[in-house]
Amino acid sequence: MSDILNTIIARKHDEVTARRSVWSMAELRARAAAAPPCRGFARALRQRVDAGTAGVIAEIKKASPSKGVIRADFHPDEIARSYERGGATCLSVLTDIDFFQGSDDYLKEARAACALPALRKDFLVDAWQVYESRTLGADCVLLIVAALGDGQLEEYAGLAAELGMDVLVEVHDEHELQRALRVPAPLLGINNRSLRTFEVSLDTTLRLREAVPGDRLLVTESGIHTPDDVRRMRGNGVHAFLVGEAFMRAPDPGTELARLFG
Ligand SMILES: O=P(O)(O)OC[C@@H](O)[C@@H](O)c1c[nH]c2ccccc12
Repeated sequence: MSDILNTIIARKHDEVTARRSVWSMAELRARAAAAPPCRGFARALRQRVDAGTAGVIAEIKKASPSKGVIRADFHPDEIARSYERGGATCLSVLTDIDFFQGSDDYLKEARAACALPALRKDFLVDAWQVYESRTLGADCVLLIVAALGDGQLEEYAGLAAELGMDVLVEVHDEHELQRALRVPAPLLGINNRSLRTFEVSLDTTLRLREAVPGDRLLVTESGIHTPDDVRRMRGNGVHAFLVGEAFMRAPDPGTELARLFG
């Protein structure tokens, strides 16, 4: 298999192996316990939804495998403050180095610059990374169903909960959705971008949403660019949005957020 997700996961295993040798599990646990308290990621989204407005998870992403460098002038702290001013509910910060030019420091800087809860956007393939995410201050971690077995999904979701974090469980198709629904977590993400072909279609969300139970908070991910996209998703019962590129290409990301969702 040669698609991008498999390439990333193979590389991620090597990265984690290297990182694990730096701290023992005991040290990592102690650092996780000493991290700043969680800010309530799912709670913030739920409040927006209950108030009748869209939740917006605003992404801080310098580059991606499909688009190359998206934002050259990249200052995570400034972007985070701009997002907060623009009305974001939460942040999503890419920490993957090799494929997204992200950094653990970007997550720390962005979160420290504002009061918003933050998602660590990375590829979790090892329980070690769940603890590590909390040491970085993450309030939520991403679980990509396509990258994980059922046992891993359950284990990482349980660990995240123990540490006080939420999980965003991400799916691309019907089969993954059925697997995701076995995880008792409130946040369900439907990614409109295939991690295998990079193709983006908002129809993915519209096709799968019927099968999402009413008690889940439905997050549409990727490919949202216009107020029309937002209206179309809202009209179909979508609760929240994960948006990166459209904001990252704008001179002031938060102003663009307010324009799309205002
Ligand atoms: O930049 P976009 O098209 O607005 O997409 C944001 C986000 O959905 C995308 O970055 C993403 C969704 N799931 C992921 C998993 C890994 C890396 C990146 C992603």
